[in-house]
Amino acid sequence: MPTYFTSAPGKVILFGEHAVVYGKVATAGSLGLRSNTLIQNRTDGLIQVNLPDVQLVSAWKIKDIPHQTTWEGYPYPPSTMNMTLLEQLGTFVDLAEHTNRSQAAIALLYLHSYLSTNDDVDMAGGIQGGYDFSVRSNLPVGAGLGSSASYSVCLATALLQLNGYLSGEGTKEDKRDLINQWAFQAEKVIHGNPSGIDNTVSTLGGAVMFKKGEKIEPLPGFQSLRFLLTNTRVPRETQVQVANVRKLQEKFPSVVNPMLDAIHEISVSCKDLFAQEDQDRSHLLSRFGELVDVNHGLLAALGVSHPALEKVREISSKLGLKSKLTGAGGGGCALTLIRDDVTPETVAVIKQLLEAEGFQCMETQVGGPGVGVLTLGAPITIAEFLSHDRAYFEAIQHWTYFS
Ligand SMILES: Nc1ncnc2c1ncn2[C@@H]1O[C@H](COP(=O)(O)OP(=O)(O)OP(=O)(O)O)[C@@H](O)[C@H]1O
Ligand SMILES: C[C@@](O)(CCO)CC(=O)[O-]
Ligand SMILES: [Mg+2]
Repeated sequence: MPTYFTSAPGKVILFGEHAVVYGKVATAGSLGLRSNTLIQNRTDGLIQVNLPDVQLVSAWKIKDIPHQTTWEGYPYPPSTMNMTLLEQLGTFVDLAEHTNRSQAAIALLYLHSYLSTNDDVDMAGGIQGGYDFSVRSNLPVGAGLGSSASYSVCLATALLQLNGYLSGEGTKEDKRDLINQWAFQAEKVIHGNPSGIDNTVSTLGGAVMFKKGEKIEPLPGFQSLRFLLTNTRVPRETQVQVANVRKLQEKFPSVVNPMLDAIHEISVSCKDLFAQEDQDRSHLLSRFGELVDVNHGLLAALGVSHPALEKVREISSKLGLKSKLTGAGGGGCALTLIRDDVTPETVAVIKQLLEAEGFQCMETQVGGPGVGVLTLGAPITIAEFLSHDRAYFEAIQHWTYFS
């Protein structure tokens, strides 16, 4: 019986978070930090789930799981969420509301209930199928680096692969579109009302300009930029931050809408900056830094900054560097632009100052590959899977990427 690994990156949003939910353009790239997944069939009718990053270890009997019985649109998901099924699954998993664990579990079961074909009923009326499902991530959970999207893309790919939806004749583009559409469903379970930028970047990899419902445009040049990512470790939920901005927008549309338009223009200006040929690189980086500053100011005015994020800005600006929050804000991560003229000594100093505040600094590559799948020759135990470190998955040569 086949055993599969799937792997998908986190993301960093350069410009345009929140505004992208309202149909504005945002720019983002994939991160070197990834989630890795194991999925393999069982024969005892159980889903054995192990998600150590959200402290969830559980086994569910497939025959007890609320199921989507009629759906004509295979292999694509329905355009609207099945709220009845979501409610039933919420009751079924019976974990406290709005915890990391319950959102991850419900997303898994929601996709399972549409995609799982390994649930044959045996002579005694029992279900023989089932599978092991385990995810291990190198991304901080709930910190603005797209941990939910990377989980969602891994989950969608794992279930699609196990159930044979990715092995047919279709093109790479068709397969990644299918993955992205199901990952978006999982993001909806976790976030409520996502724009789709996070799952799209995690599926495709690279660096892109994203606008809801429009063709994704690559953003050349972005890969040459260096960033320092700082996790303030202040917990927050994307769903809550997005809902808070919505409340403000509904209360003061004439104030908030021009701010969202201004954020849109920042992404457009970023694209224009990269499009200018023969321009001086130090000029490009200095203009880019100014856009970082303006975008953060607008996000702060939308109410999604946090004193810890302002501390990152204060420390970096003392050393002449520009920072902004990235992702949904309210805590989580900030990105700092490291211009080419910034010395290693300055980077060491800023890291030291940030870490002295209790923050975690990460230098990571941006713009790497999107989702990948690997078929293993023999089954492995969940414990074996979890014992592998990040370097193990990075060293594997035979991933099939969809980007
Ligand atoms: N490794 C993981 N294992 C299981 N569930 C995960 C994992 N990583 C993320 N999740 C799910 O995603 C949720 C966090 O999503 P959230 O969108 O709030 O943060 P984020 O994706 O890290 O930040 P942002 O959306 O701003 O980039 C968790 O509550 C959990 O349900
Ligand atoms: C805050 C937000 O714009 C980005 C979260 O990474 C939400 C979304 O686009 O779904
Ligand atoms: Mg998220």
